Amino acid sequence: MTMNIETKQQHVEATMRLAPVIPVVIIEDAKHAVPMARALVAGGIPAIEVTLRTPAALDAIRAIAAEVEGAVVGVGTVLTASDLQAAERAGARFAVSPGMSPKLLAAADDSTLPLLPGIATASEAMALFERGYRHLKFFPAVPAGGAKLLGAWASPLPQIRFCPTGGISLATAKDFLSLSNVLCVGGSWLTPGDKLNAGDWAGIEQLAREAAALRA
Ligand SMILES: O=C(O)C(=O)C[C@H](O)[C@H](O)COP(=O)(O)O
Repeated sequence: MTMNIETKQQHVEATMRLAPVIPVVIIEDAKHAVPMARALVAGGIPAIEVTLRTPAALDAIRAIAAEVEGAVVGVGTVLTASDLQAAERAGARFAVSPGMSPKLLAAADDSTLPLLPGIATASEAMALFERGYRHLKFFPAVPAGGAKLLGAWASPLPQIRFCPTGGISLATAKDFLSLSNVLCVGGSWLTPGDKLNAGDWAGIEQLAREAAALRA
């Protein structure tokens, strides 16, 4: 069953509005997934992007989708049509890609999984706007031009809302969140590898709490 782009974009918008930050997670051990997601949800961060950068990622998505009440689990680092299909079968509720390609966009058209595609130029944003996308990831946010570049798009591209990701920290998130065309930011700082490996779920909950408080 397919779903039209407007409906899928509404889902993306709702997900982006759940909290000021979407944590970008690299998970090495699927056993960490459930306690990590519970800590994030307890700290006020429900939407979680599990990147397909490790073999454990799909098992992690399956576990969070099945066991963590209040979590909205998504898939990140989606590069191909088969990534999208595998993540949808695993129970992902949204998908994020670092960029866009014709094949991936065609697969997204055929999928019910809402896609938040990445862009780094106004031309890419316009190409996706033509296809009905109104919510985009700005990647890699800091190296590509940061809040200054994104702010410069607010006037000529007023219909588009962004989730900047890449190089953002707790300290710099506010520079982006204060822009009129930003709904949330993405970042890996909430789930550092040392805390995951140590099982420091209280520490992750604290990082989530600080991130959730960014929207005053
Ligand atoms: O996996 C993806 O789909 C990506 O596009 C890359 C991530 O968004 C960045 O790796 C964020 O990581 P930090 O810069 O450490 O916050």
